[in-house]
Amino acid sequence: MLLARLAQVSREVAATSARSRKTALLAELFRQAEAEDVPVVIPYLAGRLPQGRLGVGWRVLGRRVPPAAEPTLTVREVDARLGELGKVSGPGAQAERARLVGELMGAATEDEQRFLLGLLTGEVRQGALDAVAVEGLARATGAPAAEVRRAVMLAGSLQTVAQALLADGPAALERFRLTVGRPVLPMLAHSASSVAEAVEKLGACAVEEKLDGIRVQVHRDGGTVRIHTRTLDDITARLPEVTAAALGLPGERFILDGEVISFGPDGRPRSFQETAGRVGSRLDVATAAEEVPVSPVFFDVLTVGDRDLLDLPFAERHAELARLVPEPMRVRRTVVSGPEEVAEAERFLADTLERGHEGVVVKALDAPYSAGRRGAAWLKVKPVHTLDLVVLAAEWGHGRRAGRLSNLHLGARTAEGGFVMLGKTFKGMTDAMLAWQTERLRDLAVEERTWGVVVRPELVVEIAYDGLQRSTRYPAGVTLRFARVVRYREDKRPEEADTVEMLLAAHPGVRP
Ligand SMILES: Nc1ncnc2c1ncn2[C@@H]1O[C@H](COP(=O)(O)OP(=O)(O)OP(=O)(O)O)[C@@H](O)[C@H]1O
Repeated sequence: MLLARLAQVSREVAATSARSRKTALLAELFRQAEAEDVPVVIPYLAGRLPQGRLGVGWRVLGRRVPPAAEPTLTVREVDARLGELGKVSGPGAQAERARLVGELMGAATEDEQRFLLGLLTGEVRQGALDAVAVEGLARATGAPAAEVRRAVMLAGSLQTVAQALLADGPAALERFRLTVGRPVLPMLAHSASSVAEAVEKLGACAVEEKLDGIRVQVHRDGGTVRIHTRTLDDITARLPEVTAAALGLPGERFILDGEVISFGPDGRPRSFQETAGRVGSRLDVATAAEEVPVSPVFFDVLTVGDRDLLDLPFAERHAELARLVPEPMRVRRTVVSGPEEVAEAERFLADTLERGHEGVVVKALDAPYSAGRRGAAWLKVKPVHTLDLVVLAAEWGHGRRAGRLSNLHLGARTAEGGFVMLGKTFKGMTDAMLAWQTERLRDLAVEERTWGVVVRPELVVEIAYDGLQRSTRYPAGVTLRFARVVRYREDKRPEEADTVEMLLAAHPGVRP
C-alpha cells in the first residue's frame, strides 16, 4: 500500500466527526491493504511508531526538503527506513540520522511529508480509533463485528487480529479463543468520587479492598505456571512464591486475575515502591524474595478446566473463585444489595483504609468480564485522588538540579485525542527519578529550547494534587493546585491518560 493512500485516509478520518463515514473510510482502506501492511498501517493510523522512539529531534525534522512530485513510497518501505533510522548510534549518529530523514522526506510528496512529520513528532495521534477500526475491519472482511471485537479483546491487539483476518478471512477468528497459557488484557476500572456514588450506579455489588501492588494474571496448565503483568509481560521467573501458590491450588487448569503485594512483618502492606521494586528486579530473585516476599491476592477467575467464564456474571465467577482459591488468598470483600446498604459499604471502606490499603473497587455482581476494557462495571474509590497525565515538555533545573530536566509540563487528554496543558510541577521527585526522567525525556525530545525540551507525548506520570482552580494562563482554562509527582506509569499508554472532561466532572464546582 502506498503511504500516500494512508496519509489521505488518515486526513479524511480526522476531518469527519461522523462515525459511519470513518468506518466506511477505514473499511475501504482495509480492503486495499495486504496482510503484510497491517503491522504498519494500524499503528500509523493511530499515530504510533512501531519502533517506539527513534531519537530524531526537531533539529533534524525542522529542515525543509523539497518534496517529490509523485507518490512512490510504500508503507512497508517507510517502516523499513524508519527501522534503519532507529538503529543508528555512536559517533556521527546525528549526521547519519539527518541524512536518512532527508532521504525519506525527499522521496515523499508534500502531503506525505506532512503525515510523516506528524507521525515523527507524535502529532497525528488519533484517539479512540480502535473501535472504529474494528468496525471497518469487520465490514472489509465480512466478519461479524461482535466477533471481531471479542477476538481483539482476547488477542489484546487489533493488529494481530487484522493481519489474520486479511490473510485468512473470517475463519481466522477461531484462533483467538481464550486459552490457558495465552494472556489477555485485564479488565480495568473507572473512578467514582465516593462509595455512595458507586453503589448508587451499580446496585447489587461487591465492595472489594483495592491493594496497591502489581496486577497479575496467573495461568496454570498442569505443572506449568505463567505469570503476566497488566501489559502482558511474562514475569514468571521473578515471582517463585506466586508459582508455588498456584501449584498448591486444587485445580489443574485455570486463569486467575489478581494483585501481588508485599506485606511487612506487622501484616500491613508495604509501599507500592517496595512491591514494584521487588517485582521489577530480575537479579538474584532468591535474595529479593527473602527480603521482600510477595503474596498473590486474587479477585477473579477467567477459566477453570476448559470452561471460559468471561461471559458469566461476576457473582458466578466469584463462586468459582471461592471453590478454587482459599480465603486468605482472595481479596477481602463485602457484598451489598444496593443503596439501602450503603452504610455497610462505607464501613468496609473505612476498615480497608485503616488496614493500610488504597481504597476499594466496587463491582457490579451481574457484569461479565470485559478484558482490556475500562468497563463501567468496576468503579474504584480512593480518598487520595490522583491523575494520570502525560509529560508534554520539561524545563532544565537550577541549583542542585542544574543539568537535570526538572519542571514537567503536564497534559490531560482531550476528546479529539490530543493533549492540553494543565500545569507544571517539579515536586515529589526523588534524585533517582530526576536522573531517570532526564535521560528518558531527552530521548523523547522533538524540540530543544533554551529552557528545556518539548517531547513526544508518550510518558504517563501519576500526579497527586489538592484541587482544581480556574486559570487564564493554561489552555484548558483550569489548573491543578499543588501538583506533585507520585510515580511514573510506564505500564500505561498515553491513550489511557485522564481526560479534561473526566477532571472537570470530578470537580463540578470549577468551570473554565
Ligand atoms: N480488588 C481489586 N479489583 C480490581 N483491581 C484491583 C483490586 N485491588 C487492586 N486492584 C488494582 O487496581 C487497578 C484498577 O484500577 P484501574 O483499572 O483504574 O488501574 P489503574 O489506572 O492502574 O489504577 P490505579 O492507578 O488507581 O491503581 C487494577 O488494575 C489492579 O491493579
